[in-house]
Amino acid sequence: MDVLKLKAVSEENPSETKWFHYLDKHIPWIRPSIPVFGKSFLQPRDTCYVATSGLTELTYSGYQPHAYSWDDYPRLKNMLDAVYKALPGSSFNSLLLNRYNCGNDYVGWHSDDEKLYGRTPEIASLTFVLKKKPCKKSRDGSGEPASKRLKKGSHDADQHTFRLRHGSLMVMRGYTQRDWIHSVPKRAKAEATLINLTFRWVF
Ligand SMILES: O=C(O)CCC(=O)C(=O)O
Ligand SMILES: [Fe+2]
Repeated sequence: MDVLKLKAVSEENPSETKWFHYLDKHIPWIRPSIPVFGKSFLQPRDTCYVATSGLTELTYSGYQPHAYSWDDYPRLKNMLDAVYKALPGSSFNSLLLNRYNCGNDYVGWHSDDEKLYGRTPEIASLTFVLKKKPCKKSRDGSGEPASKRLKKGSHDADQHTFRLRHGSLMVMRGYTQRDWIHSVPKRAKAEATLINLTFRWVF
């Protein structure tokens, strides 16, 4: 597994809290319906997609998000610059944003192995976590069963857990998407909102 974890995009960066509020307030978050076996389910998190114009369109889980322009949200370019500073030599032309409200939101086990990302995608994941408002208590904070937490194509429950802290940057590289699956589980008793930005290169 080729995963790099950096503590923060920049140490003690006061802009991170401002960035959280900017993202929370100004990004046009939507919670799309995802078709599963002919039925439609509400995606268990808010999402938004930003991409350079002219790229291959992204489709995941049968859903094609509208691609907003970087120019619509100039502060996203500041965040991208902070990522470039932490990862010299990287290039990203698209950004998938996810917002997990309270403890019930999650992303299930998957890998980002869509063809448009190429064979060995580099994905930089920047996280902001802040207490926003009290949340309703979750009845089911259990997440998914351990049986699903498996390395792809293996019966070996080899699992690594990374805590996504406010301002932390995690990078998945090499064959991580081919060989591993990842998720953001439900967070029992979570009172914080988690906003995650994944910067990606689309070929
Ligand atoms: O929000 C995250 O940290 C990860 C989201 C994710 O894995 C995805 O959107 O592919
Ligand atoms: Fe992912």
